[in-house]
Amino acid sequence: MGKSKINAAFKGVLDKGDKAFVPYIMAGDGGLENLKEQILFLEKSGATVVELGIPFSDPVADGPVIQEAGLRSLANGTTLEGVLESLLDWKEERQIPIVLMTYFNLIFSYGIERFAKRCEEVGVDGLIIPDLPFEEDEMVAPIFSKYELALIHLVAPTSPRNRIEQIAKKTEGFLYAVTVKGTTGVRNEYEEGLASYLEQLKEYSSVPVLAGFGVSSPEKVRELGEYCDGVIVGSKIVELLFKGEREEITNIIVASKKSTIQS
Ligand SMILES: O=P(O)(O)OC[C@@H](O)[C@@H](O)c1c[nH]c2ccccc12
Repeated sequence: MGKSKINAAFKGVLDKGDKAFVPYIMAGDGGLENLKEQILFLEKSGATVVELGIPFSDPVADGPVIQEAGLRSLANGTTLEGVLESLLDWKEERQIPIVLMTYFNLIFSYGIERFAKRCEEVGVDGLIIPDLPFEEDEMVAPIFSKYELALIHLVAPTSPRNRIEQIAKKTEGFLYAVTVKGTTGVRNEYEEGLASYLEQLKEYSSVPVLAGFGVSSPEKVRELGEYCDGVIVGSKIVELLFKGEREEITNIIVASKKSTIQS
């Protein structure tokens, strides 16, 4: 359970020569009663870990598609406790590890220790807290560690090198490598810089390095997978799930598998 469940899931995929695939979804978008079916669909389609967003009124780090999904979810009445309860209800029916993506405020008002304990109980395996500064991580790290929860950190290409190195050494479960969306005209240069950035991260990190932000097609999934251990796809998955375009979701996930790369 927890950290070791995440590590085992990545090992299983990477040992086969496949790349990891982590879809992000917003809990309660489409109604909390459908969360189980949505996650089991992703598990069946070949996702390695699910990153589950908790809707929040002030989502500073979310892009527009995810913000809208958050608003829909809040309008459906989704609460943190409601999501945790749902996860507990069908805990035995899933194999796939769950990483919650939530803002620190929610954890703080829940009570850090009470939250960590509840996460372990309902079968949450790790956490991403985008607004928790790396320097403050000692506030939660020892408590999360007590409950076997992985604390996953993010790095950006703009972070100073020594900071990148520190974060890469400390992250658990995986390292979330934020890539920047390529802009027209500078695509070549951007790709070159990105490759060496990701390869550098692989040297620092003892856990898998996954690239996220702006990945939305099977082609991009394959391309990025060449430089790291897999990808995280958020906005595109949220959009396709909302529209009911399940087949396209499967196509994106399948692109992370070795058999589809060879052709
Ligand atoms: O949506 P994208 O471009 O595919 O990127 C994933 C990202 O949205 C997801 O991981 C995420 C949702 N909210 C966040 C807040 C901070 C960092 C990352 C996230």
